[in-house]
Amino acid sequence: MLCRGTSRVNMNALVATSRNFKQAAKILGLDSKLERSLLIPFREIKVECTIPKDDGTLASFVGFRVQHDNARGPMKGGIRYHPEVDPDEVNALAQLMTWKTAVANIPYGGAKGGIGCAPGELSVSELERLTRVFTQKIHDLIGIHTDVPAPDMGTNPQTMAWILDEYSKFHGYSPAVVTGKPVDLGGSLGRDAATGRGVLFATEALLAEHGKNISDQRFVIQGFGNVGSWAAQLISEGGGKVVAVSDVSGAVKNRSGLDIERLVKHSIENRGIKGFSGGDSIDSNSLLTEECDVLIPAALGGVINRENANDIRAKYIIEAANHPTDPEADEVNILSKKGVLILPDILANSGGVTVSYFEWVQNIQGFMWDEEKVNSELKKYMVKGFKDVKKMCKTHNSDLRMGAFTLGVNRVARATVLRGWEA
Ligand SMILES: NC(=O)C1=CN([C@@H]2O[C@H](COP(=O)(O)OP(=O)(O)OC[C@H]3O[C@@H](n4cnc5c(N)ncnc54)[C@H](OP(=O)(O)O)[C@@H]3O)[C@@H](O)[C@H]2O)C=CC1
Ligand SMILES: O=C(O)CCC(=O)C(=O)O
Repeated sequence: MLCRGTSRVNMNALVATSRNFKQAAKILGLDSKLERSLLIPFREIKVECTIPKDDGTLASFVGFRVQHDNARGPMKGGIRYHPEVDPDEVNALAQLMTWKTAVANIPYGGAKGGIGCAPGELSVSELERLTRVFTQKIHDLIGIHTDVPAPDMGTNPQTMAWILDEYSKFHGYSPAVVTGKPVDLGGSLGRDAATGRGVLFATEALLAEHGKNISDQRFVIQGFGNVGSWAAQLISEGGGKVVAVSDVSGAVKNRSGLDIERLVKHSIENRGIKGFSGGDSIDSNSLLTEECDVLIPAALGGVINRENANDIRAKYIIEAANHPTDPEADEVNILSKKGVLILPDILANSGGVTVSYFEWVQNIQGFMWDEEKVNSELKKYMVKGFKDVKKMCKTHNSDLRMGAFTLGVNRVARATVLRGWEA
């Protein structure tokens, strides 16, 4: 059950996610048949993707798409390219998408995909061939009203453009089949920053409850990709002090606050934050236990676990990544005893899929919103999601994670029963 990475000791992602679901089902008093039907995925797809490498040799990769639930609408979720992609993890991430879209109250179910590969070690043309082969294998199973992919770790708008183009060869031009596309192909203004912006709005809502503001807090952020770098930029623009950041290349710290604009520029030019002169280089493994007010994990799952939970010095953890906190860190009360408040992933990072929904709506309407509308609608959804979760916490006397899980699971359970699928 335990996975050991370089510095991780954490539970299998599927066991961890299902455990949170089962706790929510118990609180809600769901009957066992309904509970079982909500837990088992609708469909699990595993495909082999063989491509010619640039040097003419063949390379094979395994790709997955798990379609978890469609009671509330088409299944929705990103596609991850990462060496650690495995079926249980994709399954867990798909399940999280089902609860997340329900917490956000957008008309979707949940799905997730992934290919076990190291995108940084493939050329752009190899990545394009891999994406096109993967799309050829799954094109019959995705679609505007069935399953709509989007970017996740290791993928980006260009990946979505290749999927859109390959899918369109089989089904005709269909921009709404993926979201997170380049704006030139019908992508939404504001989608690129949306997950980070949603993290900002959710953090503001939590801090406001405690009489605090972004501008009086010190932040530590793990991961400086799409989500982490946008969260850092927006927090910094809002007057917050980002005191430490990491990515795969290394970690950097400056107690007076990092110059995030310069760090973004450095990271683009140098393909990572390593070597940034505006702070001191620190050990990446110690980043999560740096002293700060708000810790934002924005990279991999399971990074806060029973080994390091005791050493966490933040007051708030905002889960920008999916399942960054292992249940053993959370449940054995290591963090709650220390008074650390955790804003769970299915609420904190729901800004990305919310703007994906706006993108899908714009594509279907054939009408483009301006960025101000996208951002103000996103704020409404994030604030409403936070209020709805708090209401569930009050009803069931639970923490924020169970507030979010009971909210999401209850909405999906209601849709399932209304459709007569519970038997
Ligand atoms: N993109 C989205 O819209 C959404 C993403 N998420 C979640 O947010 C997280 C980040 O996704 P996203 O930003 O899109 O992914 P990206 O691929 O854009 O960025 C991932 C970042 O994490 C870094 N990273 C990877 N491993 C480690 C590690 N061991 N220690 C420190 N940093 C590490 C990467 O470093 P490097 O670049 O050096 O490899 C990179 O900076 C994921 O958990 C994802 O599921 C959730 C909701 C929506
Ligand atoms: O934008 C989307 O559809 C999905 C984003 C995603 O994969 C996630 O929220 O984890």
